[in-house]
Amino acid sequence: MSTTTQKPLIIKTKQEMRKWSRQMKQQNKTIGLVPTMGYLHQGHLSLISESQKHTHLTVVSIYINPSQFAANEDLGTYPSDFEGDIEKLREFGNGVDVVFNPYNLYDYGGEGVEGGHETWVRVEGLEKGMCGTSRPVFFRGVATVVAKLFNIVEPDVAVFGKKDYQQWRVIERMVRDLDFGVEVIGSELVREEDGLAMSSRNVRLSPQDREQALSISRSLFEAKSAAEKGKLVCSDLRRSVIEKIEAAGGKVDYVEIVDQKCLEAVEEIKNGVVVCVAAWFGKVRLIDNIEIDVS
Ligand SMILES: Nc1ncnc2c1ncn2[C@@H]1O[C@H](COP(=O)(O)OP(=O)(O)OP(=O)(O)O)[C@@H](O)[C@H]1O
Ligand SMILES: CC(C)(CO)[C@@H](O)C(=O)[O-]
Ligand code: BAL
Repeated sequence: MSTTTQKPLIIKTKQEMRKWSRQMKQQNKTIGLVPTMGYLHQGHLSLISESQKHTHLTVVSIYINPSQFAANEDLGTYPSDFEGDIEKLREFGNGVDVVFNPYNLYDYGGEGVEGGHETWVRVEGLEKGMCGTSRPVFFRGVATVVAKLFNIVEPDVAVFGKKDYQQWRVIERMVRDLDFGVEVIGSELVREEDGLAMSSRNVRLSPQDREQALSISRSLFEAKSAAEKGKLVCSDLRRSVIEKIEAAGGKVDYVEIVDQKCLEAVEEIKNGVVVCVAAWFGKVRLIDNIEIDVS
């Protein structure tokens, strides 16, 4: 455990993390957890603000979880700037109590990196489709590492961004199905002024790709507006989003219009749906979504 009294306290081991949490609980403090992979931006900071509304203390985890990346994905180029992150958290105010930054959550001593790890959490229905199709080990890795973080930090509340909509729903389901004593909160998606969904990976976009990537949010806003004007047939809305992204030079991974809770595809909008997109601009895969509620 760091000896500095300046917030945030930086904790590097599971043992110290659990010890801190248990000490705080003995003092009747409630704990909120914001899991991240670092390279923090305003979207992450909004999750911290949300956590602070619910608990006395807030822990931010910064850990690039290798098990959610397949071999051909971007683990090796995932952006990282730990010192910059700590600086941002200090500037953000006095609100973050701990940054949990473990070296390797799969090192159990003596068996090599990930060598001994053989237990995985699967959320078998919700992990299918959308990001689960394009990223075959993604939700298995996410559910497992989040379960590990819950067991180590023992939070009362955990906050996830709706930018990663399917991930949020997967975690909610895992918590319900496995009776974790954690309240999961989905926090609103934060955008840049020009509409681009904030994402750590945005830093890897070339200026041209970044400009073209605005087609994602623009096409989503247009789909929402069309639905609100009565255009409720999903195949039409979907086609229009795909065409706009492709016309801008993006490569669509998927565009799906699904029920907000069960994430099953919808043919005609009746209840709450969410239009989910993943698309490539250059070497960067971006995700975004928009909720549509028509009554
Ligand atoms: N723009 C955003 N608005 C709200 N929450 C966000 C936003 N971006 C990320 N988050 C949330 O922050 C948490 C940590 O995400 P992560 O560290 O992977 O950042 P990221 O920006 O999503 O990175 P990536 O480039 O991998 O998409 C997740 O719960 C994620 O949904
Ligand atoms: C939830 C998470 C921190 C698990 O590694 C990650 O998937 C992310 O940053 O969204
Ligand atoms: N926010 C999602 C983390 C990932 O893309 O691996």
